[in-house]
Amino acid sequence: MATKRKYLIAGNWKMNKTAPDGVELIKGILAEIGTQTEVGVAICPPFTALESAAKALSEANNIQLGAQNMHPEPDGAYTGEISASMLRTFYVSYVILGHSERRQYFGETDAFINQKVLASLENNLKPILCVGETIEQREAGQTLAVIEEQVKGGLAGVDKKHAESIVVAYEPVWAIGTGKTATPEMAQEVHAAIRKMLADVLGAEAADKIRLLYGGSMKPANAAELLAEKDIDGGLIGGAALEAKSFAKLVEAAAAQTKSEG
Ligand SMILES: O=C(CO)COP(=O)(O)O
Repeated sequence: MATKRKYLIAGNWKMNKTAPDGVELIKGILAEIGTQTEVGVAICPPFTALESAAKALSEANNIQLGAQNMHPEPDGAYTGEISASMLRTFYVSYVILGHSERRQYFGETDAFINQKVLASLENNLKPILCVGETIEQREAGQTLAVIEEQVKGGLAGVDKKHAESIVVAYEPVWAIGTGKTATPEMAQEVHAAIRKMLADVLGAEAADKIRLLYGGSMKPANAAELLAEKDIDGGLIGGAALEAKSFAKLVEAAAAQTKSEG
């Protein structure tokens, strides 16, 4: 029988929000979502806002904290970098790895991202591994080949016992911050293919437990139809996560979908 996967709505704040602005946003989100726990919710502020975010969330048990990156080594001479154990001291649960902006602007490779994924799991952090094709790759018919390389490269050497801690986010590069969203059918097609790739590497049972998020201009107006797709288990949200009301509406959409699935 297929596993019931809990929806996850994760906000990637990117390079936005100072620490005090982040606290304001968290207060707003908490006021909007109340005590709901049927949907998993995570926010990923910049490193500089993690400590104050952790404090602002200390009384709330329904929003988890995520980071946007980390270095695979435990410590050492890596100027400007942050390790998994440093994140753990701020009660961080998730870490976004291999975001397309890091691949594109900071030259991150699948091999380097793979080291981070392995280090995150060793340190009890849940990796949100991001994959996705550019518009040129899509138009050249390379979408699934590109994603297969990213998924299999990113997860090389990962033990299937970690399945429940692993999240994969499909973020078509052409849909990020552009207002262009993949249609639900396009997204589902890729998500189903990712699930199959995961089954190849980790086995069907593990693949069934892994949450697959869609990211790329997800907003209240298009969330319900995306979340209704069988293999879309939540969203990784950029722009719409920077405002409490719109982020809370995405959580509501996931809650409504959970209810409709009984
Ligand atoms: O990159 C994203 C989340 O990681 C998506 O960003 P937008 O929601 O702003 O398109």
